[in-house]
Parts: sequence; structure tokens; C-alpha cells
Amino acid sequence: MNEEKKGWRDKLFGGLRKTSGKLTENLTGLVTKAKLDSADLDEIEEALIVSDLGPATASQIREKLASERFEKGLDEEGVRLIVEDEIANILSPVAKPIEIDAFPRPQVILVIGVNGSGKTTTIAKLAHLFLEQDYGVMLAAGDTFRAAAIGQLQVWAERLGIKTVSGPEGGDAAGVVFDAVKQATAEGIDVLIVDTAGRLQNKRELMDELAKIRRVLGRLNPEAPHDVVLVLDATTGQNALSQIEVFKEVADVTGIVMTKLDGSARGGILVAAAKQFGLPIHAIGVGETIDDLRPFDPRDLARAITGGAA
Ligand SMILES: Nc1nc2c(ncn2[C@@H]2O[C@H](COP(=O)(O)OP(=O)(O)OP(=O)(O)O)[C@@H](O)[C@H]2O)c(=O)[nH]1
Repeated sequence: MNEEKKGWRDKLFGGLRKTSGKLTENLTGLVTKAKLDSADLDEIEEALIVSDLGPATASQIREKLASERFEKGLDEEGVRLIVEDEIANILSPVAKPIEIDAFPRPQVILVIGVNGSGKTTTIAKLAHLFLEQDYGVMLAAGDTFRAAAIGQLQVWAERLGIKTVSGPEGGDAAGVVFDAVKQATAEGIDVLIVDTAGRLQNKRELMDELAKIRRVLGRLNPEAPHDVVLVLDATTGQNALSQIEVFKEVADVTGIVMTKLDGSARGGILVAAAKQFGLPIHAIGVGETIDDLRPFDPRDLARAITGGAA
């Protein structure tokens, strides 16, 4: 394995140690018994719920363990592997990188999420990923609500050597997006990534603003936005699920990026989100630098959550 890959795997597995620690603590001891009885299964199910995987996943895994326990004498690693497999099975269908296939160009990717979720950083990381694939990338500072947000996006763009289209603080976000699409089209840009305000506390305003951006985009290209990516902070645990619900109401979310899986992460929440909403998971964030966004690998995450070796 190359050094780079090893580095981010360490971050992911390190970050999820908190989730997996709790889980393995609960699994160990139980599974040293020759057979799992129903009280053991209850405990495992509880451990999975406490680790944020959600009741539906927990009961699915419990059933799987119950059906396999008589067939094989399960040791600790055997149980862990069954849990890992079940989690990977839930995550695999939703693992889906953003594909750049819009015609005509540019592909417009609207990025939404509450302030602090890692939206701006994720935009920069996504831009970096696309640049690595030789696509022309431009950013649009559609979060006109805060000057700091515009500035932060510009700093990232400068580092990446790409352009940002922005307007004045408090200006019209849809206007910025309109200008950005026109400029991106004129310059033959492949991907336009649009930052948006994360004012979840005022749902009506946010909904109106996103609707206006959509209308304006639609005038230039009926297919746009091609992607509406919701950025979620893994450390918020259950709150991430309610954010999905609310943002699905205000915008037609097409996929998710989960950030901060390196921190005191609650990785189980990604599994709960996959099970409950079935939205594509495009990528995960495992740090604050530009290289810390990775395409989502279900098997890796399942191993990390269950405390498997990195
Ligand atoms: N550890 C870690 N930190 C991250 C990750 N992604 C973003 N951050 C940090 O989280 C903080 C918030 O990130 P931003 O990208 O500024 O978040 P935002 O959603 O744009 O927030 P506002 O700028 O407040 O709108 C910053 O300190 C980032 O460095 C990640 O994957 N892991």
C-alpha cells in the first residue's frame, strides 16, 4: 500500500476507534462463549444502536447473527466479520462517486449543508479531486450571507489555481450563480461547484433562495444543477439524520459527503443514513487538508467501524 493511502486509512481507522471501541468492548466477552444466546444478541443489538447504526440495521445484524450462530461456532473475529459484512452490504449500493458526464458543460454541483459542517473545505477537496482528473473547475461563492465564507472560498481557489465567481456580501446568490455559469460556459469549464448559505434556522428563506438558484440555473441549462450534494458532519451523530430530513425538504438532495470521520467520529451514523435514506454517498472527509477527501469505500468503513485491522 502506498504511503498516501496508508495515511488516510490511519486517519479513518483512528477516528472511528471511538465507535469501534465501544462496539468491540461489547462484542468481546460475549462471543468468547461457545454459543450466543438471546440475551447476548440483545446486548449486541444494543451496542450497535448505541454506536449510532440505527435500530433497523441493528435488528438486521442481530437476525443475521442469530441465523448463523448454530451453523458455525463463532469466535470473536467470526462475529466481527458477520457484522462487517452486513454493514458493507448496506453501504455498497450507495457508494457512488460524482461522475462528470454533463453535456453541455459545465456540470453544476450545488453544495448545501449547515455552517460548520465542512462545506467550504469539501468544495475545495472536491475541486482538487476533479483537477487531478484533468477537469477544468470553477467555484461560485453562492453563500453571500457571510463575507468570511466568500473569502474562505477564494483562499482555497487561489491555492488550487482556479477561479471563483463571487458577488458582494449580502448580494443576490442566484445572481452570482448566473454569472458563474455564464463565465464557466464561456471558458469551457467542466465542473462548476457552487457554495450556498447554510441557514437551516430559517427554512423558508433557505428554501426560497435555493429555489431561486434553481430557477436561474434552469434558464441557462434545464439539466442544472446536475448534483445537489449535502455535506454532513459525522461528529454530530443523530443530528446528521435530522439534517438529511430537513435538507431533503428544502432541496432535491442527490448525494451526501460525510466529513470529519477522522475526529471523534460517530461512523455508525453513515450506516444509519444509508439504511434510512438510501442516498448516494459520494465521498468521506478524514481531515482538514486538501487530500483528505476520499471516494467512499464501504468495506473500509465497515472494517473501521467494527474495529477490524486497518
Ligand atoms: N477533522 C476534520 N475537520 C474538517 C473536515 N472537513 C472540514 N473540517 C474542518 O471543519 C471546520 C469547518 O469547515 P468549513 O469548511 O469552514 O465548514 P463550512 O460548512 O463551510 O462552515 P462555514 O464556513 O462556517 O459556513 C474547519 O475548521 C475545517 O478545517 C474533516 O473531514 N475532518
